[in-house]
Amino acid sequence: MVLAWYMDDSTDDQRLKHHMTPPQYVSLATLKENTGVLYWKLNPESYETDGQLEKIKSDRGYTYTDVIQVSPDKLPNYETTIKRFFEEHIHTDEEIRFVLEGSGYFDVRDSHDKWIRIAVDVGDLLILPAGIYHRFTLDSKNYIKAMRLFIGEPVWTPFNRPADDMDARKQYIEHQKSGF
Ligand SMILES: CSCCC(=O)/C(O)=C/O
Ligand SMILES: [Fe+2]
Repeated sequence: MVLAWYMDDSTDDQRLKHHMTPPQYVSLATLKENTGVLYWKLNPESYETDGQLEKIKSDRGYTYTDVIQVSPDKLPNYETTIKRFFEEHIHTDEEIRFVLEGSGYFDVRDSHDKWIRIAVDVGDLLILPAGIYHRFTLDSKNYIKAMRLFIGEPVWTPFNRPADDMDARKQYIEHQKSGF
């Protein structure tokens, strides 16, 4: 099962766990209620044929898929790109990632602007809502392969914080206030 927890304030290596002392875990239900993040666990052996991924795609209108590999030797412009992933940003659309191999951390801001770290592993499908402040880092294993999904032609543009005046951010805050 995916694990999520509040992060400490340490500036140590971003690939470390950064637990609070003692650790303060966040349940999937709280994650959804507080941030709107959605999560599914799919079977990595059978997702191509068991219909689970197809159902999520058709329910949510995802028409585009591709695969990204993030590691020092697989990703072009690795140093620049990994730095960009870890800058706090929003997108104007959902960020949908299904982990095929490896692992990593998605960090999202909660309603009090605190970082929650979400540890993703093989079979995890995560949806970050449009307008949520977030960032991504590899963990100490330094490798992830993930499917990216999108409705229509993909737009990956990150808008770094501050992006509070953007419609996507304002709409996200409205959803958070009225309840996800
Ligand atoms: C595991 S996919 C790499 C991270 C990414 O695509 C992204 O947009 C982070 O915000
Ligand atoms: Fe992103």
